[in-house]
Amino acid sequence: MADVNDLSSDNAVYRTLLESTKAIPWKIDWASKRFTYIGPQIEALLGWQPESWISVEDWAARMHPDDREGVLNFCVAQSQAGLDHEADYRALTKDNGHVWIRDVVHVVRNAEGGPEALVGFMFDISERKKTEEKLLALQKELEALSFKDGLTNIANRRRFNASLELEWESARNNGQPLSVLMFDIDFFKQYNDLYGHIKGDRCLTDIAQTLNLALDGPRDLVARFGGEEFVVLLPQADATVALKVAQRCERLIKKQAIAHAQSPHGQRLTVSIGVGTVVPRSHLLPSDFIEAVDQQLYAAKRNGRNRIEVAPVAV
Ligand SMILES: Nc1nc2c(ncn2[C@@H]2O[C@H](COP(=O)(O)OP(=O)(O)OP(=O)(O)O)[C@@H](O)[C@H]2O)c(=O)[nH]1
Repeated sequence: MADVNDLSSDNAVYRTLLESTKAIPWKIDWASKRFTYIGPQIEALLGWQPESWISVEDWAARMHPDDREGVLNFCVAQSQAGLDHEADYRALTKDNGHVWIRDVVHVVRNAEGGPEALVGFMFDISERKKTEEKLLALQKELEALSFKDGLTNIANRRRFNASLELEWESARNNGQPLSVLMFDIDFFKQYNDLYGHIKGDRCLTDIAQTLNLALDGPRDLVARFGGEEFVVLLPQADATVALKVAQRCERLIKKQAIAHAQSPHGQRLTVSIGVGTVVPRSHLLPSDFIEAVDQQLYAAKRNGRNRIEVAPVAV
């Protein structure tokens, strides 16, 4: 049976071990900044022959320009401080591609404690990076989806609430007004009963798109508030602007002329609209303001539907 201590005197075994791993071993002399060794596996991974790795300049030159400065500064600083470290970067391949590498570096110190040599292993982490990138993209997609209404593709109520919070803050800091329009489709239960849910769904999508088209402010937002209710956020809009936008929305929906045989308003689909404008002060809560606009929407319903009701400006 082999004595493990034999290894200490067997350089050939060490070399075989080092050169049969997937990780690529290397060694750099600190004083001259030259490679004294690099595993032959480097050629299979990057295409550059082992003999072509002469100094740290070759290492830096074969690094993606976007990674170069940061990685170089970090590795030099860590090495000078005598600290083991690792760095991820894109190593350039001979055929103009790149491979993500994790370089794990050990600093060999001299008797005075300063760096004498650097030894390390380069690991190919391309697969891991690909998975990370996929996960990141997926996470972004999920984030976007969690703010979107699944049926109409416009913003959902969560997104509206988040935007309202931000715009409220901004309006309060700048002493500016902010307006909200709330929409509810009239007699939509009858619409569904008469034409079926699929047509009902299509109708909701059409109305969402029409409202979207009616907005022209860069920060204006239309969201589905729930069932057949929509809400429009108009940052920096005063009461005059808010009423104008509400009337434009109403006009565009009328122009769409969606048939609704049971509607008393010309047998066309109509909406009721509540409008509110606020100049936020410290004691006012966004939820109270939304409640006030909602009251106007109910007033529009009570007063016969197919109409706009406007709340007094809240301050
Ligand atoms: N097709 C479809 N219908 C929906 C959806 N969400 C809510 N509704 C319907 O919207 C209708 C709302 O009914 P009500 O709250 O009675 O309102 P309404 O019939 O419009 O009456 P008024 O608002 O008073 O004019 C219900 O029939 C719901 O089923 C949806 O995603 N798709």
